[in-house]
Amino acid sequence: MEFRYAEVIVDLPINEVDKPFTYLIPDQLREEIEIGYQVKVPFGHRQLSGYVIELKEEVESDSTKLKEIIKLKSSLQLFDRELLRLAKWIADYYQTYLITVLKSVIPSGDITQKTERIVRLNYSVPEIKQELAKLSKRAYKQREVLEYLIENQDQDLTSTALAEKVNTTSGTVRRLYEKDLIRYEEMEVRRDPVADIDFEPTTPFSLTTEQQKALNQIENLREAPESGTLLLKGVTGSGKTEVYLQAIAQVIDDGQDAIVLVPEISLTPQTVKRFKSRFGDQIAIYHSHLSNGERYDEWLRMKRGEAKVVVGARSAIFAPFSNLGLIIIDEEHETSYKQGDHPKYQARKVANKRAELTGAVTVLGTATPALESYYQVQQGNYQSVSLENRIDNRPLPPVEVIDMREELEAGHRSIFSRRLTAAIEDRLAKNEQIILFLNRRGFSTFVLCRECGFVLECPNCDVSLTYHADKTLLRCHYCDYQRKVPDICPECESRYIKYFGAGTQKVEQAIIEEFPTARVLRMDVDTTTRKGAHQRMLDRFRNNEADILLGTQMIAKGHDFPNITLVGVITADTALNFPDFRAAEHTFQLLTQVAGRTGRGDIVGEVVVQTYDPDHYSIQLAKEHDYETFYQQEIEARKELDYPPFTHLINLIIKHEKEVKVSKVANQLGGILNQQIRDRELNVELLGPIPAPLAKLRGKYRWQMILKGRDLDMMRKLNSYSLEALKKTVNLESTVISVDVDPIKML
Ligand SMILES: Nc1ncnc2c1ncn2[C@@H]1O[C@H](COP(=O)(O)OP(=O)(O)OP(=O)(O)O)[C@@H](O)[C@H]1O
Ligand SMILES: [Zn+2]
Ligand SMILES: [Zn+2]
Repeated sequence: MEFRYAEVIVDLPINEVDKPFTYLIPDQLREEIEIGYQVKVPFGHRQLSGYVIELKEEVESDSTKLKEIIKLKSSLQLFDRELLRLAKWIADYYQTYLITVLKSVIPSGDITQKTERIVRLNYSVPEIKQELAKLSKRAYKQREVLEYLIENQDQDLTSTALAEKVNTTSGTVRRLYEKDLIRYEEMEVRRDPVADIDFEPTTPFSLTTEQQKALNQIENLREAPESGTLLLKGVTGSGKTEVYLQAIAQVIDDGQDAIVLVPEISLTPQTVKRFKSRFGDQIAIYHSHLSNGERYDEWLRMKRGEAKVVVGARSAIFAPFSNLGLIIIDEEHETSYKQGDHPKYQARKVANKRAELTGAVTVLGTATPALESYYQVQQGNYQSVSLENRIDNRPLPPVEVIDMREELEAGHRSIFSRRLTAAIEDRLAKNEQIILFLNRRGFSTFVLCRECGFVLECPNCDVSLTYHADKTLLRCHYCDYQRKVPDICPECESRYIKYFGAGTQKVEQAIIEEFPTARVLRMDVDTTTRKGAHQRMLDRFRNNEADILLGTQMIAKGHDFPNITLVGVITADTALNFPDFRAAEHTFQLLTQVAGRTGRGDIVGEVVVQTYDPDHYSIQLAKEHDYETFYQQEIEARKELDYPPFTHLINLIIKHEKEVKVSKVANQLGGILNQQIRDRELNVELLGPIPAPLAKLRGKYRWQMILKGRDLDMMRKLNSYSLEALKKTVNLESTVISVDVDPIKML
């Protein structure tokens, strides 16, 4: 059997080329070429890079017109048939280009292996020893180098490294080369993302009854012939990670591979350590903060079967394993599992699909299941198991809710309520640690004129600029536009222009003023942009170099500090005021996660939540640690309003520099969709078109519309059909229409 033709997806994400093109395989490549190889092909007048997705013996069309593949860009299979099937499913489900998906599946950046020149002895040891005797007395450094090489033949050293070992220069090594006593050898080197961390091997804990039950259930699912999903619902600190570790051990024993997804911000050295300490080099690490080289080398270790388990962020779901047994998604409720850029896939959903294709088992771990996931349990589609108790039966911390309106009424204007102030002072006196949590980075720090109400906004985006006290600058968090804080109001020239709201910097300032002895660490995007800064801060806090850790989302999860006995939530409301039907769910999850940071040591912890909306059920039920009731209330509300999980949404965003163009295209598309829905009596609702809540972003105006319905398949067809029809009625020019299936953010 000989394959003479290859179907290639070219690297050009536009509608017209979103299908495979057939090319002739030149004779000299026929032996080698496979699915998943990257090739260079002629395309019109250009040459493009592309990926082989099928090989054929024959073609139906006139093969004399076909062009030849120019060359292979890599002699390496970047994806196999199974990953290709998964990629096709994603392109289909999320209505995006296959090429865009494939580029997420394969390692990004250059596919180059790093090599180094290693020094080797050029003759056998006895021969070298004879040569040693002939060396002049003055060449004692050369002698030392040779002796070192004889003793340490198992070390792979570059000439610089070797010279360092015997305290000489590489000139000495070069002279040995000139004398033909050594030679150089090119050797692959591995760029190890965690080379600088020491791992003490750990042994498995003997499991608690609850943990054992969870592990057994994973095993039962693995033994079943079909793939399946288990929701592992465990309160914070209940030992979920230990269950993952022991399940993985069994997977490795069975000669299979495992994928562990954790939210990007939980990918700290502590997390990595827990896995590496148990399984050593069998663990690969994979996330976007690695260098291209590190990522590629880790990918290669998986591909070659040297690593059996990957611990990584969202994109690790595409790990190039060929014998997948288990997928674990920790903190499965985290919204960061949904990718913000195209392809806008939800890793949880992709995991289920990949498990289905391979027969693997998916474990979703969390203290606060995503409503969608718990709904699947209720529907009987997922199994579930609970860890109700913390390890050593440590109690969950009591949560006190403070009504900030009462504070104001009592004439108390500090950021910290009287209750929280007293609690902070108490911990400082006892030398115990405190976490203060703020909902969103600088979310409400904007500059407002008290005279005329003018708010300084970004000229490119429809958002207010954020104040950064340490730089006296105002910045846009979307496009990074910057300007100085004005002295007078640009609108009415009043001098009463001031910044408002409580960003992390302002809270830090207040801490310094009200608790002058406290040592504070402020952790937000501004203080952690430099590589490793995030980790250094956590280390300092762990080493008791600070009393208070102040921060945003990034301190909410995954950190295990035994000495924290107080968690203060400065304002719980910011998430509730967000225009999103998941606002209550996110608030509940966030409060539960933050509360889970305390009381993990021997001392009981306490949580103080400040809010202007104390009776809200998400706050009240988080206080009671009552997920079940929260779920019941929230699912009722979703049902009432016909929101997911009862329906699917497709969010369509139309973007262009000119506002008239955007509104015109949006209204046209809306018209076509409505016409279709009416004519074909489709059971789907169209919301909009309207200007998006974020009406301008990076210089582009934005309109949006949302399709809402139960039958996603029908909705996708309706959408594709309407987009095609739109192109026939109006010249889109450079209008961008972005499709988001099952959206998380709807701004
Ligand atoms: N069976 C066990 N016996 C003793 N200690 C255990 C056991 N299982 C876990 N631990 C320890 O208990 C602590 C909490 O466990 P772990 O971090 O796994 O909980 P978790 O549920 O993953 O927590 P979270 O989701 O809040 O981060 C850890 O320090 C862990 O080493
Ligand atoms: Zn901007
Ligand atoms: Zn003004």
